[in-house]
Amino acid sequence: MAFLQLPTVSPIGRINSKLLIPSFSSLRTCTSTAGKRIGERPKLERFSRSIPKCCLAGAETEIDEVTPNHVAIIIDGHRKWAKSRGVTVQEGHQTGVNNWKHIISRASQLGIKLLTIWALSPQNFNRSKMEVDFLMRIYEDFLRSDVKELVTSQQDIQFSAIGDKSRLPEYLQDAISYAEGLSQANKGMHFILAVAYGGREDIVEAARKIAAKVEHGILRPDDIDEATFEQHLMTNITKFPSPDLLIRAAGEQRLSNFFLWQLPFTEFYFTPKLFPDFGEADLLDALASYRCRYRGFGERKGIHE
Ligand SMILES: CC(C)=CCC/C(C)=C/CC/C(C)=C/COP(=O)(O)OP(=O)(O)O
Repeated sequence: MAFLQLPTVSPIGRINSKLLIPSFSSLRTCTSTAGKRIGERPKLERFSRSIPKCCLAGAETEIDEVTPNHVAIIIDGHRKWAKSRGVTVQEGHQTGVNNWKHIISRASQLGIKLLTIWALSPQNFNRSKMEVDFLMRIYEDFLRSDVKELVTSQQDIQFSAIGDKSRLPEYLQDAISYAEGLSQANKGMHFILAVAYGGREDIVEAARKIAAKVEHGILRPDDIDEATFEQHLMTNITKFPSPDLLIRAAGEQRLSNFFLWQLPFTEFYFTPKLFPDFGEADLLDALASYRCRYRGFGERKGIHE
């Protein structure tokens, strides 16, 4: 297999005289057995259980350079999980939510800067009221216990929620404000809960806000460009609005009205794992897969920029 040899500079000034990446023609299969890991790299070790061999070949780079800034997760498969175990759907949802804390904490330890979990779409309000109400209650519990613990821990995690909060019951809105307030001064990884969030709704709302500014003479139509539009989306609360990596659980390979503007160059990772079974090891698998991707951004700029 051929390799491209590129001079690299570590953004944090550590190792890296050279970074060897598989040449474009070899990227599809990731099956090369060429090369070995060089030296002791404890950070790389954490990923070694599932890194395709081509990614290990000659990879003289710190893991930080290939850690996505923003990871987004579409949780799915709670019903299937419950059915396969002969337990209630509620138990499926609860088991899924119980996993969030561990995933968030691990993501923070791994150097991810922003983690978004999509917990409810506007369309989901058309599901059974009993199930929706149950979700609202367990999300409230999650915010008042797990998120409280995360944002007051040494990990210093920031918390925000995005979505149409007016559609949420007051007790959940209060719990969101409570958790956001607690984390206000934090500087660690940002955890965003997307709840009652829809991609199309986000875009429509942004267009409405921009139209209002035009109406009031604050903006001229000619001033509207991609940056202006992005500033009016709900993801404007972060400097990493576009996920580098999107994970969807439970085998479905669609967006279901999640981030629509934000994903043009995002890497997708679909896993058959049902979300209640999704844990830290699955997050590592997704990151290992990401590490192997060639990100061209339509310009073939390079990897993982
Ligand atoms: C009862 C109830 C409110 C369940 C919510 C399920 C849940 C936890 C959704 C969170 C993430 C989400 C919107 C996934 C998309 O699947 P989708 O099932 O919304 O979309 P799809 O039909 O395209 O798979």
